[in-house]
Amino acid sequence: MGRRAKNKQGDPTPLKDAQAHDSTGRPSAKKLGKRKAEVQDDERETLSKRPMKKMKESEGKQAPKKNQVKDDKKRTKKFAISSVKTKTKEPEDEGEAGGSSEGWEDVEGEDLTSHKKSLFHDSDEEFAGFDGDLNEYDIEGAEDEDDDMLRGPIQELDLGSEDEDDEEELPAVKTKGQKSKQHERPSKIIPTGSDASSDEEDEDEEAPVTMANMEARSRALDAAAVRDADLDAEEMRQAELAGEEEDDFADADMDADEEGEGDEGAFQLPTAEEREQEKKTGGPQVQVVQRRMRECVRILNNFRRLGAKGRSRSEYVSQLISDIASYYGYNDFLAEKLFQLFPVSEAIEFFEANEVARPVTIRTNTLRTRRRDLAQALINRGVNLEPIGKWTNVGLQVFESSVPIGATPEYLAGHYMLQAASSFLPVIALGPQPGERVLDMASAPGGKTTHMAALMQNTGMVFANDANKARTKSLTANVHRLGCKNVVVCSYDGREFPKVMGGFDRVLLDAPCSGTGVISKDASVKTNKSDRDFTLLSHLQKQLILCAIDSVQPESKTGGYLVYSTCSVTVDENEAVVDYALRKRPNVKLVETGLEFGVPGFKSYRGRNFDPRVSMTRRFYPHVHNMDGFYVAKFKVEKRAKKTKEEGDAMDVDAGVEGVAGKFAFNDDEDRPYIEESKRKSLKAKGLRVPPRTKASTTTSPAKAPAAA
Ligand SMILES: C[S@@+](CC[C@H](N)C(=O)[O-])C[C@H]1O[C@@H](n2cnc3c(N)ncnc32)[C@H](O)[C@@H]1O
Repeated sequence: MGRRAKNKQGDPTPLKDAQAHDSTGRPSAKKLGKRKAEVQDDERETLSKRPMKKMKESEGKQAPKKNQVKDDKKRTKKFAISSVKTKTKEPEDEGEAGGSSEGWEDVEGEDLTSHKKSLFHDSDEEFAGFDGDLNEYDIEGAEDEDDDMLRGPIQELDLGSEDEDDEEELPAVKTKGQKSKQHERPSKIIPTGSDASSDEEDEDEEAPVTMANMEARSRALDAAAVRDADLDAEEMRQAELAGEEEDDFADADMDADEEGEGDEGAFQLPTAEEREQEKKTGGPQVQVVQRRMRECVRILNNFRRLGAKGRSRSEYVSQLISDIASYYGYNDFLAEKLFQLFPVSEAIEFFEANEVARPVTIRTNTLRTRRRDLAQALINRGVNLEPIGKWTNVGLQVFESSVPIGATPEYLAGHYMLQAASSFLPVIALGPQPGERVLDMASAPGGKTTHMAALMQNTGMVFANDANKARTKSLTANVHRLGCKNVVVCSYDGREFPKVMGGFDRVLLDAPCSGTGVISKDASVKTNKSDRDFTLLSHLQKQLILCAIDSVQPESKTGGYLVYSTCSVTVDENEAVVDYALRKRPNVKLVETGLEFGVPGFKSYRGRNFDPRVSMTRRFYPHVHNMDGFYVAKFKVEKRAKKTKEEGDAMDVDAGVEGVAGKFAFNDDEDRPYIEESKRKSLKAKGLRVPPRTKASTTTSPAKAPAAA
């Protein structure tokens, strides 16, 4: 049985598009105004065609789910809304957690092995023993408590069972299936080539991708992406000229259209009593919910004009959130939390995007092969793939495969890692250099560790830490499979750094998080997250980020950077954590991530104002970038100013840090004899001639040298 990717990743929004967002990080009203009608069309089309997603439990029916890939390329690029595909899980993203098969559909309909587990269960479970009365929204109060927590002992963590972990990290093993069909390839993802619209280009698109034509097609797609961008800019300009008035007329037209629709009659928002009654009877038919969502979106987009007399905006919002929760299967709390991140229409796009699997992507392991050689080898095996886009020179998107992509000889030989495109981003932002000492503070199963090892060309040292010992097994396995020789695996609570070891040139903190960016991979997030989870997660993230900052060597000649990332879209886990770090550590500043796309972080959110530099951080969304929801912030750590004794003492307790980095910092001279001795041992073990000891190694033999960290 063959497997075919269900969708293609859309072009990442270039920064200039992202800047169409206003100062709060939201898309500007103008842009949305333009998009609104399209989105509503899409919504209307989707919602009306869409089979039931969530049936009333009381009826016990199974909703039929069908993938609708839209042909309209323009629309696909601009947040196509398609309905759910029945999901069969298997590992997909080793970078995050072993992954799932949700980028795939069965070509011949054979059932597949499922490996279903939340990427973040381990990190979520760990909070079971974590008690406190924190109120994230009372930031000042929370801060004090954060400090208390930082002074406290390292918490005992329950990070999940080994069995579960093993299952999670297993590469996908599939049954063999039908040959890949180039012409069945779904529409394009990141700019690589085939969005061109001329007949000639369309014809070319039909042709199989070969090594010979890959580059040419890639160029053609880049050109098409530029054309699309121009088109978008022109559309936006036109929209601006047309202004709000036109929108109002469009809405009025739609009103007329819709009010004439069928025999349903004019829409009336249920009263509080009617909603109560509905709840008692198990909720309305899915068609009723669909229509109500459509109507609420339409009215909220032009409330002044369309809102019913005597009914408030918040009544419509409350009805819409409740319907979103029931329609997409979220708990009310999370539906509201996610809804609040976006303007109304965009929120629907976000929820829709969470119903569609993200593209399947792999990262070439440049320690073992080159991307073109890997592509050729996989093409020869019947894998249909293309480079992801020009922002990465190691990524490939797999559209279709007649072989299990997690069990090819190339996979087993470590030529690639199954890894979500979003997972490349923090490593690109961190930019580890050959010869550096790098800490990956929460690293299992090692997608980012192995990426860093490759960028460092197997030189220097990557300390790959993860608090969950069971997860370090898969980390170690990946490190070996990919031939990373500069990686040391360890298992500490990240909050023990830099006591364990400090003085790193660069640190990556890919923090444990709620996983609200990867709901399409792990639908359990929809129902298993509560307010308390977010409070506790945010708290842990704040503790970890301070320890990560303090583990960086500010005087590093080549680095001195920290990247903080999560695969979550909530503000509590992202901007709030970064803002906290900026306030607690005056010696750090935010710097540009260097990523070409992504939406700026929120400078303010629901009455909370963050450091304005937080807009230098980047958000990535499934409905905008066709990637997992992700967040990346990059800091430069500078030397701390001299402190008074009291300040110094406070800092020492704060994170158990000050002075520790210096005390345990690396010292090249000190390390040299150890390195030489280890090289001698390795040569001896291989039966090769061992060179005589140098002066440096004899004068300070490892046995005599003071222990480094
Ligand atoms: C998002 S995942 C990391 C994914 C990894 N960076 C990769 O690319 O493969 C978060 C990890 O944090 C680990 N973790 C949770 N709490 C931790 C803590 N206090 N210290 C260190 N690691 C922790 C979890 O076990 C989990 O493996």
